[in-house]
Amino acid sequence: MPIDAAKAMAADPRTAEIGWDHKDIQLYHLGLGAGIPATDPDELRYTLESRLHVLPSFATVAGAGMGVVGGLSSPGIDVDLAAVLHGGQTVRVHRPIPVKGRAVQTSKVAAVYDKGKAAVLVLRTEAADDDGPLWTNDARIFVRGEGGFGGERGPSERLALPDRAPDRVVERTIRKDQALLYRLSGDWNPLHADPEFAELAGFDRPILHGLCTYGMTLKAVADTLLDGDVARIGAYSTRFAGVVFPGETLRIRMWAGASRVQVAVTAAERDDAPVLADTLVEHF
Ligand SMILES: CCCCCCC[C@@H](O)CC(=O)SCCNC(=O)CCNC(=O)[C@H](O)C(C)(C)COP(=O)(O)OP(=O)(O)OC[C@H]1O[C@@H](n2cnc3c(N)ncnc32)[C@H](O)[C@@H]1OP(=O)(O)O
Repeated sequence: MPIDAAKAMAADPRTAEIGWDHKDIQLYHLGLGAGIPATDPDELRYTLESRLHVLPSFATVAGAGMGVVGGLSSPGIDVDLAAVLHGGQTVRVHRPIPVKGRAVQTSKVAAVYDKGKAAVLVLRTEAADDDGPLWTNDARIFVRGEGGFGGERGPSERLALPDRAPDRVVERTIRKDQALLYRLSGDWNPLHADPEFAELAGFDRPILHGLCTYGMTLKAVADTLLDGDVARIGAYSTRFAGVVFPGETLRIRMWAGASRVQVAVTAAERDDAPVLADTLVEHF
């Protein structure tokens, strides 16, 4: 059986020592389209080592040695990569991520849900260094065709959008080669680069990494509503509601609250087809 929920959740957590420095941060930020225009002081905080600040979503790729896709290989889980889509992501940072660091990262399957036509795996990753906890991540992985094993259906809440016009709307163009750059931060899934694999997965061309859209959107929120002060971000959660193709434009709508920003992202050229839903940035 490809998914054995009890075995997956009973498995010992996987632990790895991870490390990163300014080059990993810069590469990650460039993969999100940072640095345009290259000399803009507001962009230099993402690109220049002497001024570097770390977007909290870096927590999703830190220690890429563990492999984002490798996170799927756990006892009780044997799924076809072509059936896998990233369903949702939450990152909670317990303090700002340092530009250079070492940490112990622990990952486990926290839940397995049976959605009938699909299974949803929740992979939880926690990282800590000598000063204590750094971040807690939940990746929700949607595995098409793997439901029906008799498990719990799990949550299905949706976050309704505020009943008013957004406070800010910005657009971000995705470079045609953006997935090729983004994957160098550690998610080597061929779905984002190899046309033949993309076709096998049911798409007529490679799609963008969900976590690339996720990081681009967080950067847009930080730059638009938080004065670019990424240290003010405490948590960030989304559901990947629809695919995005490199070369498209993200339309990012933001509703500001006292300590949170609600966000909705659509693909501008495809009649605002939903891309990110149930999206919340919690901040100080
Ligand atoms: C360690 C980290 C490992 C990371 C591994 C990932 C590797 C990456 O390289 C892979 C990627 O980046 S893939 C790119 C990003 N993801 C996407 O583009 C997916 C976009 N979303 C879709 O296509 C559909 O929403 C789709 C297909 C997801 C769902 O659409 P439908 O089939 O129409 O579903 P629907 O009928 O609306 O709902 C059925 C039940 O499933 C639940 N559900 C829906 N969308 C979900 C989602 N995104 N995440 C989790 N659960 C979801 C629904 O709630 C419903 O269940 P219930 O009836 O109980 O409410």
